[in-house]
Amino acid sequence: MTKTAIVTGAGQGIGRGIALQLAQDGFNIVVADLNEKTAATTATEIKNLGVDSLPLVADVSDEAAFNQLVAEAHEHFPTIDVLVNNAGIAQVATIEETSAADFDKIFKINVNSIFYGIKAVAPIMRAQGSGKIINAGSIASHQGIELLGPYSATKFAIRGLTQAAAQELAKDHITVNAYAPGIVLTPMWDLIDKRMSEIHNVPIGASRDKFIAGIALGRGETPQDVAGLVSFLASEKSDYITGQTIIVDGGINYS
Ligand SMILES: NC(=O)C1=CN([C@@H]2O[C@H](COP(=O)(O)OP(=O)(O)OC[C@H]3O[C@@H](n4cnc5c(N)ncnc54)[C@H](O)[C@@H]3O)[C@@H](O)[C@H]2O)C=CC1
Ligand SMILES: CC(=O)C(C)=O
Repeated sequence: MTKTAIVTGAGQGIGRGIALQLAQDGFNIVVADLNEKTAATTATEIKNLGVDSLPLVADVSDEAAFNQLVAEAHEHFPTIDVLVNNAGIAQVATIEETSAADFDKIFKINVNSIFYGIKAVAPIMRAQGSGKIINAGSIASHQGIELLGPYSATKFAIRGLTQAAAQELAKDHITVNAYAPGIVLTPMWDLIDKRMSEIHNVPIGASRDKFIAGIALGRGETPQDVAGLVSFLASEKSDYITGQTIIVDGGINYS
């Protein structure tokens, strides 16, 4: 039977790259995003690869909306084999300049969504006897980054949630892991670069290029680079791996 993966934030960027890769791996894909248009476009691209795809509009920071997303996905497809909790946002500011409202907002989108997602799919995966939950970490799950303080805090939290969920769900044959990319050239990094350039008063592109200069492999990361790792984590080849937040960053030198 064809397996099904839900990928959140799959309308663009890393989520879209993961959705297309998992479709190539033979999964049916639920494309979840806030943006109806981009979700529909990704779903059409996936159908052209010969598997089924269901685009669903959902705000994953809302528990009821996440539950509804999973219920609709499970009505359409008989199993939910993989959940990729990919949707997230970045904010670029010093901690002192970040408002309490913005701090709450980034936690709701980046962390609460993963908590809701785990809770929504765990009973389904338990009843099936297996499942894989794969969360979006970051190099900022391992190293706090200047001007990305609240963002780094969310990504550390995701690492902790991933470890604890892996311990709790192992007996149900559900693995929980995370991918930790570096500098992925998506619309998110366009926003980070623009804000950092304004703060440091340097030309657009200069902040991004400074980060890329620290990458051993000598280039910025692509969504496909991330999708290769997620493809492995979604496959049986990773069955003995759980609780890990695996760095895929081209070899960034932090020193
Ligand atoms: N771009 C990068 O360098 C890195 C990104 N990441 C993480 O990877 C994930 C994806 O990042 P990118 O593709 O770069 O971001 P992006 O901003 O290019 O795309 C994010 C997608 O998520 C969707 N989204 C945002 N909030 C949502 C919500 N509340 N409900 C549903 N969908 C929502 C957006 O509509 C968009 O389609 C994020 O969790 C990010 O933190 C991690 C490390 C590096
Ligand atoms: C967006 C992000 O996670 C980084 C590290 O740039």
